[in-house]
Amino acid sequence: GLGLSNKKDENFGEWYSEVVVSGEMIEYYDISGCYILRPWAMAIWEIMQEFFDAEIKKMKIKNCYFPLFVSPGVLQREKDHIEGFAPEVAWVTKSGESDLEVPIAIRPTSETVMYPYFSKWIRGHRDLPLRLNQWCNVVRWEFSNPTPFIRSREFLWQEGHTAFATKEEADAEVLDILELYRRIYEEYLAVPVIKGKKSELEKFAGGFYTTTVEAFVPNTGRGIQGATSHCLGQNFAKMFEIYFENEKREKAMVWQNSWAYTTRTIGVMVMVHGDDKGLVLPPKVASVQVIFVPVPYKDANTQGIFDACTATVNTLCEAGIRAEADLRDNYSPGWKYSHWEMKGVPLRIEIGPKDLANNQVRAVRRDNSAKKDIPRADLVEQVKELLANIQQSLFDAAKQKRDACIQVVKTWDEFVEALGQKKMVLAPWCDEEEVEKEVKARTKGEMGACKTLCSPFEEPELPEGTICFASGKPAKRWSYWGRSY
Ligand SMILES: O=C1CCCN[C@@H]1CCCn1cnc2ccccc2c1=O
Repeated sequence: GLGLSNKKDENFGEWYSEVVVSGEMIEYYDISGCYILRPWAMAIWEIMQEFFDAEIKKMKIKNCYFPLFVSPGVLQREKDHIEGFAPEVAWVTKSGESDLEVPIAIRPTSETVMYPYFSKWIRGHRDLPLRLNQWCNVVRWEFSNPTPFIRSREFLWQEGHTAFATKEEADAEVLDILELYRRIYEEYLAVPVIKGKKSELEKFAGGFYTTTVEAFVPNTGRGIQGATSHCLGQNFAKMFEIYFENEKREKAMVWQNSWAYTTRTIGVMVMVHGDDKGLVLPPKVASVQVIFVPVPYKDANTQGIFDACTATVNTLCEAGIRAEADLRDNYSPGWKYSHWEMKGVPLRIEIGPKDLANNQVRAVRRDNSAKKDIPRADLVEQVKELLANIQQSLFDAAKQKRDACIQVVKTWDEFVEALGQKKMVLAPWCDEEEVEKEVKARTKGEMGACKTLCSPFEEPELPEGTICFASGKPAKRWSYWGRSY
């Protein structure tokens, strides 16, 4: 097919919608906010899932599956935290022609589904820690502009729900999981993230505190919450009466966490790495890491070229590299080059008559188009090295670009100027919610309001006497601010 008709740096929104479709990740669906995840996207989800699932199993966390449907009584049990979310809850009201006696909610998240059973299953301290996870879909009937992967009415996620006897155990797990989320982004998707804590205003209202990995999209100058790991404190234990008899034989409430990452991760990766030729997939999450394209020439030994492609693909596959050959005879090599570039395959290998004669192949990187002739004898090692190099350079380039979008400010004027330049702003803050609300109100503009993204765990020195950029009061901590998704 033809190339993209939108350029990333000219109209980003249209570019994004086009590239996820042309790259065969997404097919639009006839219900707004719902998207078809095609195999090219599903394979990325599965690679991340394989990593994360293995890691949580090492932590003795067990997978389970709770029903999709939530009875209204249970959902309302948690009125304070869902009051803000209520409009997003989708309800089943009929079956066939007849109305249901009582409407049933579709899970937007599973706290209220699971915790009545946590209460039933947890009796004594020997029942703790209880650590469950489920891989499932959730539905949130959002109305703001739907975007493939980034904001959809149904999405895939994992949700972890754990209960401990002590706060210390819960605090530790929150950070263990957050580190896994950082690894998903930085080691698999090659996307740099900032670990931090959400403000009281931005945290999960039903919880105690929220930690997050924040990503950033330079093209739009918007931050995006990459994944969250909440400590729920004893809030839900109180609400759902989840008690246990501790070692002093006292009745105590459990300490709980909940944590999730979603298919939004794929959208962030596309936004960060994609270019005007299409998707750019980091090798670690590419279902096809190397695509072989035969370049037959007139009467030159076409069969020999095809056989060489097949043989080298097998050699690479045996070495654990995800390689395929595109031997279709109804497409030209040139068509195949742009097709696989559109799909973001990290490495293309061409074999033409000359390559065949010299017992070599020509490798072409997707990230920087660099070409390299490789003797077939060294293929496995050189391809492994190339893929590792592509992975690292994608991360390095994204980090450099993200760091260039961070502006440290001390005053309101500097803050507003940096926002106008689509930056993510690091500013000293008095940590007062009223001030945070005021900044939101004062920055409401066509680009959308600016909010706190997180207070970074790694923060610069805050010299004595530093004042808050917005209120002039004594600053208590640094915080990242920005427009966000
Ligand atoms: O993030 C997580 C991690 C996984 C488990 N759930 C927590 C918190 C979810 C917060 N939330 C988010 N949207 C909602 C939408 C409708 C009803 C309830 C909710 C809701 O509770």
